[in-house]
Amino acid sequence: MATGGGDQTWWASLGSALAGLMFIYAMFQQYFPYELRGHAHKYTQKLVTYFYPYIQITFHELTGEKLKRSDAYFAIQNYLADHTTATAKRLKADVVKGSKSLVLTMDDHEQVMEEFQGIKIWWSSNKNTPKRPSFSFYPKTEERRYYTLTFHKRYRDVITKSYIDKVLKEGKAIAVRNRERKLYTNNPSDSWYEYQSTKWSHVQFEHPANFETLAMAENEKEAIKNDLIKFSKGKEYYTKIGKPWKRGYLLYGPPGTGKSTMIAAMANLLDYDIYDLELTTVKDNSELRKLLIETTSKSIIIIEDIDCSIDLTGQRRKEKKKYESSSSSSDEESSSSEEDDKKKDPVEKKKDEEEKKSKKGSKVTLSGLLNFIDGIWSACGGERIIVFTTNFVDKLDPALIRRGRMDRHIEMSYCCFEAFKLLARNYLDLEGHELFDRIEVLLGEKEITPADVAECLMPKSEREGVESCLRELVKVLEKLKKKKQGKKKAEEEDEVNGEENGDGASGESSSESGESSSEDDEVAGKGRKRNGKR
Ligand SMILES: Nc1ncnc2c1ncn2[C@@H]1O[C@H](COP(=O)(O)OP(=O)(O)OP(=O)(O)O)[C@@H](O)[C@H]1O
Ligand SMILES: [Mg+2]
Repeated sequence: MATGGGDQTWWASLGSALAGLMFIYAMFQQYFPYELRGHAHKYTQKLVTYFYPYIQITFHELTGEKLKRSDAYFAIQNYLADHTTATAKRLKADVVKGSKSLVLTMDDHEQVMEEFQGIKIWWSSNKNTPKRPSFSFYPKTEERRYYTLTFHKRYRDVITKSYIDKVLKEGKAIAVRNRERKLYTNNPSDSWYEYQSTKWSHVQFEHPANFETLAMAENEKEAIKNDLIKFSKGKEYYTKIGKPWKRGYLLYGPPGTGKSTMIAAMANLLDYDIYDLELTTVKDNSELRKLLIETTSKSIIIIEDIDCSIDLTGQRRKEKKKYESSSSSSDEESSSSEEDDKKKDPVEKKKDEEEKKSKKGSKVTLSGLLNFIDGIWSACGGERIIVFTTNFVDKLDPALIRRGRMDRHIEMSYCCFEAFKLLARNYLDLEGHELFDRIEVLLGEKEITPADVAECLMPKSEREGVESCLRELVKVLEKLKKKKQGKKKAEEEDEVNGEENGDGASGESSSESGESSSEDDEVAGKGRKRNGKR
C-alpha cells in the first residue's frame, strides 16, 4: 500500500472543484423556486457522476438503529492495520478491548493506496461529528467513524465481488490471531437478560499447558496433535463430505492423569477459546440449546466429569431394575439388601444425598445432550470441538460416546517410563541419571499418576536438588509397592484361612469371632463360597 495516488488525486481535485460549484449552487438554491429545486439537484448529481468516474463505498463503524458496532468495519480496521502500518504516514495507536497487543490503525483523514490484481484502490479513514449532541449509552459514539473505499467504476465487479470479500476474510482472520483468548463458563439462567449476552462469563485464558510438556506416549501424542491440526484445517473437507465442522473427544482415565491439562494444551495448539459447560446449572434442554448458540467458532466446549454432571444413566438403570425384578425374586432380595446396606452407611448416604441435590436443579436429559452434540443446532458456527472427561468410562451411556458423537476416545493412563522421562526433562532438566533404571522397574510394578510423579519431581526448596527429588519418587514408589505386596499377602492369608475354616466346617469363622474387619469378612466369604462350590 502507498499513501496518496496521482490519478485519483487529480480526480479528487476535480471532484473538489465540482463540490465547490455545488456549494455555490446550494447558496443560490435558496432563491430557486421550490418546484425547481429537486430537478436542479438531480442534474447536478448527474453532472458530478459524469465527470467523476470513481465509485466510493463507505463502511460505518456503527450501524442499525441500536448503533451496533459493524463487523465489516472491525474487519477492515484489522486489515488496514496489518497492511498500512508500513506505508501510512499518520497512524493511531490504541489498546483495543479483546486484543492481545497494541493496535496501530490509520489516523483520521489519512489515505492509503493499494493494488489488487493491478487495480488501484484507495482507502481513507474519516469521521463525522454530529452537530447536535444526542443522548447515548456509549459516550464515545458521538464521533461517527467510517472508512471509504474508492476505485474506478470500470472495476466495479472485481472490487465488489472479490476484493471486498478478501479484505473481510483477511481482517477476520487477523482479528482471531490478535485476539485475547477466553475461558468461558455458563451463568445460571436466573441472571440472563434478554438483550445482553449474559449466558456466558469469561476471563482471559492463560493456561501454559502444551503438548511438549504433556507426559504420555510420544506416538499417541503425535497422533492426537495431527488429528487436531487436520480438523482445524478441514473446512473444505467437512463441506465435501456433508458433515458439520465439529469433532468430539472423550478423555477418560483416573484422576491426575492429565485430562484437563490435555484440554488446555489442545486450546493452546489450535488457538481456540474454551467454553467450560457446567451442566448442573443448566435447567433444561432448551437452555442447553441457547447456550450452544451463543458459543463462537474456534472453540472447545468441555463438559468435565460427565458421569457426575447429570443422571444420564437414570433411565437405563430404572429399566434394568424393572427387568431384574420380573426375572428373579432372589436377585431382588439381594439387590434390596444391598440398597439397605448402602442406606446404613452414613458416608454413602451423604454422598447419595449430595448427588441427588446437585442433579435436582437440572432437567437436561440424555436426548437433550445428544442433540447438543450432533443435532441440527450443533452445526451453527462450525469449527468447534466438544470434549467430555470422565474417570469412569463404563458409567456412560453408549449412545453418548459412540463414534460420530465422540469421534476419538483417548485413554489417559498411569505414568509409564517414557512419560516419566519427559517429566524429568521438564521439571529437572534431566536427560538421564543412575536412578532411572530403578525407577523404570518400579514404574513397571506399580501404578502412579503423572500428577503424583510431577509432585515428587518438583523441588520443595531452593536447596533441594535433582538427586533428592528422584529419591523421593523412588521412596513413594517403593512404599506403594510394599503396600501392594502387603495387601496381596493379606488376601492370600485370608483365602487360606477361609479354606481352613471351610474344611473344618466348625463354624469358627472370623466373622463369628467378631474380630475381623468387613473387608476380611468379604474375602473370607469369598473363600467360603469357593469351598462350598467344591
Ligand atoms: N500427563 C501429564 N503430563 C504432565 N503433567 C501432568 C499430566 N497429568 C497430570 N499432570 C500434572 O498433574 C496435575 C493434575 O492434572 P489434571 O488436572 O490434568 O488431571 P485430570 O486427569 O484432569 O484429573 P481429574 O480427573 O481429577 O480431573 C496437572 O496440573 C499437571 O501438572
Ligand atoms: Mg480434570
